[in-house]
Amino acid sequence: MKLEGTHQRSIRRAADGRGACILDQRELPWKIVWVELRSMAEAERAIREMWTRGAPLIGATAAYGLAMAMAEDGSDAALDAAHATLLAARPTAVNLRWALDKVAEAVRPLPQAERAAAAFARADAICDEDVELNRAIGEHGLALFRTLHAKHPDRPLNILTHCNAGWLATVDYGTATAPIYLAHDAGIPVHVWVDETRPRNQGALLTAFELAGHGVPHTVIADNAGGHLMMQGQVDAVIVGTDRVTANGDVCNKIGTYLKALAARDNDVPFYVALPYTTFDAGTATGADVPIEERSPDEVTHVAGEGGSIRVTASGAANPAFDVTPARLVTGYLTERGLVDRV
Ligand SMILES: CSC[C@@H](O)[C@@H](O)C(=O)COP(=O)(O)O
Repeated sequence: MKLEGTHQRSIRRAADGRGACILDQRELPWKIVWVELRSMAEAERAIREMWTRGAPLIGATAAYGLAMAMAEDGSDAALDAAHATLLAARPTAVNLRWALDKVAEAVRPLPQAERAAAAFARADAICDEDVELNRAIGEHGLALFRTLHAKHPDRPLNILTHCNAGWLATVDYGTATAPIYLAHDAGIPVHVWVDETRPRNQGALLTAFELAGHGVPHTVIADNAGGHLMMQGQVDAVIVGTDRVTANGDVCNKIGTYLKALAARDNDVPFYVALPYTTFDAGTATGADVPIEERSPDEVTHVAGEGGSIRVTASGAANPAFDVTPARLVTGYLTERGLVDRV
C-alpha cells in the first residue's frame, strides 16, 4: 500500500477482517512499511516497541488487539488476560485503557461465539470516532488560528509543536496538527517550528514528514531552540498533544513539553493543548498521580537515523519519556467541543 502525501488513516482492518494493518513508524520517514498484525501478541509488541505510537493510535491498536484475542479464545478469562496484557504495553497514555474498556464492555454481555465479531466492530467504531474527534478539534483550532493570525496579518502564523501529535499519532488528522492542516488548506499562511523531540525524534522524523507531505512550511529545530525563538518574537503560539489530562487540568505529554510551557509563559506566548475526550482522565486527580514511562537508556545513548543508529555518548543515561505540565501554564484546551480554559 502506497502512502500518499497528505494525512490519511494510520490504521485499518486487514483485508480478511481478522487483523489490523499499521504503518511501522520505526521506519519513517525513510521507508513506508505497512505491517499486518495477526494476533493479540503482535499488537502488544507493536505498541510496546513503538512500531505504532501516539495516545489515540495505541488505543485503537489495542482495541484490535483485544478483538484478535477474542478470535483466539472468546472466554472471560481470555478477555481479562488480554485486557491486562495490552494495558501494560505502555503505561502513560490513558487512551489505551479507555479503548480496552470500551471493547471489553461491548463484548462481555455476549455469548463467546459472538465476541470476536463484536470486538472488531467496536474497534472499527473507535477508529471512526477518533477521525471525527480530530476533525472537530481541527475546526475549532482553525477558528483559533484565524484569530491569532489576525493579530499579525502581514506575516505567517508561527506555531511551535513538540513530539508528534499528528495523523501518525491518531487514526487521522492528529490533535495538534489538525488545526494546522485545516488552516493551511483555508489559505492561512502557517509556518511550524518542529521540535526534533529527543530522544526518539518524533518531531524531526514524523511531524516533519507529515507536514512536508501536506505542503505545510516548517522548520525542524533543536529542542533547546524554542525558548530563544519565543524571546525573539518568532513564535505566535505553542500547540501540543497529550497522553493524559488529569482532573485538575495537568497535562502529561512527551518529555520536554513542560520546558516549552515554561518558556511560553515567560514570553507571553499562548500554550494550547489539543485533546479529545478519550485523553481526559477524570479518575486521576493530578499529574503527580500519572505513571511516567521509563524507556530504555539506549534511546538516549544512541540516535537513530537513515541507515541505522549511532552512539552519541560514552556514558550511561536515563530516559523518562513523559513529563507533566501544570494546568496553570496552559492557556487553553482545544477539544472536539471547542476551546476551553479548563477541563
Ligand atoms: C495525539 S498524540 C499525543 C501524544 O501521544 C504525543 O504528543 C506523544 O507524546 C506521543 O509519545 P510517544 O512516546 O511517541 O507515543
